[in-house]
Amino acid sequence: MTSVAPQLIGCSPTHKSGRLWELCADQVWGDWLRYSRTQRSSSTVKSPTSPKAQITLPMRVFKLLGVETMILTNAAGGLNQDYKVGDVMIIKDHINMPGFAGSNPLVGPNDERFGLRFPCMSDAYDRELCQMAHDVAEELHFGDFVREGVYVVLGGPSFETIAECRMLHTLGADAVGMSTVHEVIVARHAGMRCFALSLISNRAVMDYDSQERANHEEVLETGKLRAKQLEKLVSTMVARLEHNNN
Ligand SMILES: O=P(O)(O)O[C@@H]1C[C@H](O)[C@@H](CO)O1
Ligand code: HPA
Repeated sequence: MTSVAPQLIGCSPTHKSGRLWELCADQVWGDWLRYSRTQRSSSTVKSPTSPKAQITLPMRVFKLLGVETMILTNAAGGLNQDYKVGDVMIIKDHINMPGFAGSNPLVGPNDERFGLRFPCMSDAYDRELCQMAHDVAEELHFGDFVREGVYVVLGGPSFETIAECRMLHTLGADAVGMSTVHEVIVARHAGMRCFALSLISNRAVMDYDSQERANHEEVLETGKLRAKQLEKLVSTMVARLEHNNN
């Protein structure tokens, strides 16, 4: 069984692991519903079928499949004024903005089989994997566009206002996006190592005189421009992890 998630991401019923994936998903989801029914002694217990519990279900399936290391990627708007479109940011930490308002994928009955009720997040992003990414980036001569910083997640799907971007930057975030953090929280809860990259697909608009407007077309366009290099960076890391595991 492989210990690295990207090889499993996207597996479908036609993929050779697809049936295994389906069985694990059925097991996690079925167990989760049964378990939560036994816990639902009062109406104050939250539904386990919250959108965040649903979108992070694959993390638990990966765990059951034997995955030990998660590698995640996303597109994000650059808040750090030194960042350029096309930069790749190694995520060293995150700010879970929806979490401030009580929206966390672990809300609801805790499934003890996966992890603790109150998991630590001060070590969410594995330092060794961050260092490996820097080393690999240097070797591939990607050093001039690879950065390291803090990712803040918002709910989306609307992009941020200028005032919001200014506030997020003041709070210590280097890049803003709409994903990844929920998956990392569930993966860390289950004890998996996490590593994540943000492609800075656009600059967050911070200035009222700016003519720039965040738009999804630019996000997709930047993704295409960096796709090959990102693939090389991640695949080299995966090969190194597998080599280290043997
Ligand atoms: O990689 P993700 O899904 O975080 O990409 C961001 C968030 C939205 O899906 C999209 C907005 O353009 O890009
Ligand atoms: N804001 C939020 N999410 C994003 C952005 C952004 O500017 N770019 C890509 N995903």
